[in-house]
Amino acid sequence: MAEVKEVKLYGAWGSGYCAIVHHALRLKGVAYEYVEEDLQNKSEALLGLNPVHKKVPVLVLDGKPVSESLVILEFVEETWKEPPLLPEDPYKKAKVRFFADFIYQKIMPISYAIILSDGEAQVKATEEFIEHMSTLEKGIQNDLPSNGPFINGEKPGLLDVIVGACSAGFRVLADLVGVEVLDKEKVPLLHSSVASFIDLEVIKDTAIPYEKLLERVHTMREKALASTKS
Ligand SMILES: N[C@@H](CCC(=O)N[C@@H](CS)C(=O)NCC(=O)O)C(=O)O
Repeated sequence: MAEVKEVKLYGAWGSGYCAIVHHALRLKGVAYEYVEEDLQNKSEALLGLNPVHKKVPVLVLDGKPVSESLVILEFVEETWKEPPLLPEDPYKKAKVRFFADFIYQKIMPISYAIILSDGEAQVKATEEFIEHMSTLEKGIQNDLPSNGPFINGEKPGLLDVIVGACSAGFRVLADLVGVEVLDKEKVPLLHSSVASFIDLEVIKDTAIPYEKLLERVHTMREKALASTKS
């Protein structure tokens, strides 16, 4: 691909998927313009750039869009090589992709279930979430051994970018259910990855603000619960 001149990211501040892309671009030192979308009133530009899913994030390279955060991450990794976010070894690379997919398929959807439910259903969803976090920790420890502080080793890699972007989300979930979902004792490597990631100066102003997210989640939750009761 020819050298990219203009990079634009269409996103929304509370979206973990968008934070993932922000953080990857920041780590690679890519200069880009950010466009905040109102997801209740999507712009014509966004609908034109992502006509299939009509979702953020969308990364636009000299007018050409790439959608879906994991696809965008792979694109960013191949376009801007340094610092690498994926290991060189093909087997390890496959494992990183496997665990990234596990987070997307198993962990992320349950966080919405926790937020939007109550009582017994919420307890069950929380237990499932914690079990998946533990499975993830064990799998990573086994297949991608690291001395930390990141899953990727001394420097953050793709899995650190993904769990790091969920930092505020983990705190909000813990607040909602009164259970630490990122327990230092139970998931030490995930805990260390997130704690080290949010300490990186380069991602500080693109991290999701916890207080604002907490407020947003309470509003979403109240609406969802009111509609199931009415
Ligand atoms: N699989 C997509 C998910 C993106 C996604 O769900 N984006 C949400 C914001 S967190 C969105 O744009 N929602 C608007 C809508 O569903 O209409 C990805 O990984 O990029």
